[in-house]
Amino acid sequence: MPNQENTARLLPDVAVHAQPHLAGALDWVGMADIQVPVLFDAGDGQVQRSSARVGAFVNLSRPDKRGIHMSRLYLQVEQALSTQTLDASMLHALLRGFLDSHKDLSDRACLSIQFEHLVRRPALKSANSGWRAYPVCIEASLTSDEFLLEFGTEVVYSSTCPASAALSRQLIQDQFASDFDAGQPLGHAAVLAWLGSERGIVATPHAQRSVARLRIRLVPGADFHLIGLIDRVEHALGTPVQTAVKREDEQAFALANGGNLMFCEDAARRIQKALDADAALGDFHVRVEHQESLHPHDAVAYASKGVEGGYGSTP
Ligand SMILES: Nc1nc2c(ncn2[C@@H]2O[C@H](COP(=O)(O)OP(=O)(O)OP(=O)(O)O)[C@@H](O)[C@H]2O)c(=O)[nH]1
Repeated sequence: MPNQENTARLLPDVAVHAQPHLAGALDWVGMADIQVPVLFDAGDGQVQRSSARVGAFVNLSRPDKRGIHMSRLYLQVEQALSTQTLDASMLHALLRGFLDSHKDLSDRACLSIQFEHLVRRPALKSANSGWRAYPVCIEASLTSDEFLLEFGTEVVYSSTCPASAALSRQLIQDQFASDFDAGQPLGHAAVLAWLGSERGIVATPHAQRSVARLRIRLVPGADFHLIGLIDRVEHALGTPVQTAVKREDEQAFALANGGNLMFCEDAARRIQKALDADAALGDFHVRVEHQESLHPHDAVAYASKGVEGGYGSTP
């Protein structure tokens, strides 16, 4: 039976007192997939609580020390993330706390936080609305006094192939030429009826669900404005996926697709243009993926801000 004396005895701490079997400095040690709630203001002034997965790491610069203090990292993550709204200064302070609790062991700390942020989106035409869950990945690191803050998200949209649209138009012209004799006068009602029939659209261009994966490096002092950023990207593309859709919304979406024919290169350039003007973005990286319905493979384009030594210089 445990007694007072047993429970109060000194517990061995092999991480600190035992020598490692093999000596060596380690790049990163810590915990992945810590389960914790986070509070996030995506820039609309409303703080949302989400379930997150967190990675918390420090380096182990001392080859002769067995291990780091995992519980110290865990407790700081738990305390900070479940009580404070995520922002640049609290993440900086949290990483500083990692290093302060690992004096003599570590001089680098990093943190990754993954969760989904729900946003209510209105339908294109009808009075309905529905939810979009945008994935968010925040990564922060502290090395000496250099604090780096990055975040990533994804925008899903529809892309209609401009080449396929041109080829379809040609077939529609061919059908028109075959159905209407060039020598005969054209009747308005007959043409209108033809346009409303399936013969008036004998070929349709292929379209695909497409994904833009965004990675953003913030300039020092800048904070997340997730919704503003996503809104700009969706507006630049013109065809973000819809939630609640009645027929009037579907028709508006068809019109938006017809007005925004896009190769993956076009989509990447549109996003590049939309982000280039934002001074809060030290760098950005975009991977555009058109999940082709013509091919079994995807069409992919990458774009970045093009800063010296930035994302663009790595494959
Ligand atoms: N360093 C390390 N700890 C691990 C690992 N896996 C589990 N742990 C456990 O994490 C537990 C808590 O770690 P510590 O932070 O050292 O706990 P503690 O010694 O009670 O706390 P401090 O006195 O603040 O150091 C330890 O009992 C370890 O067994 C591992 O791979 N490495």
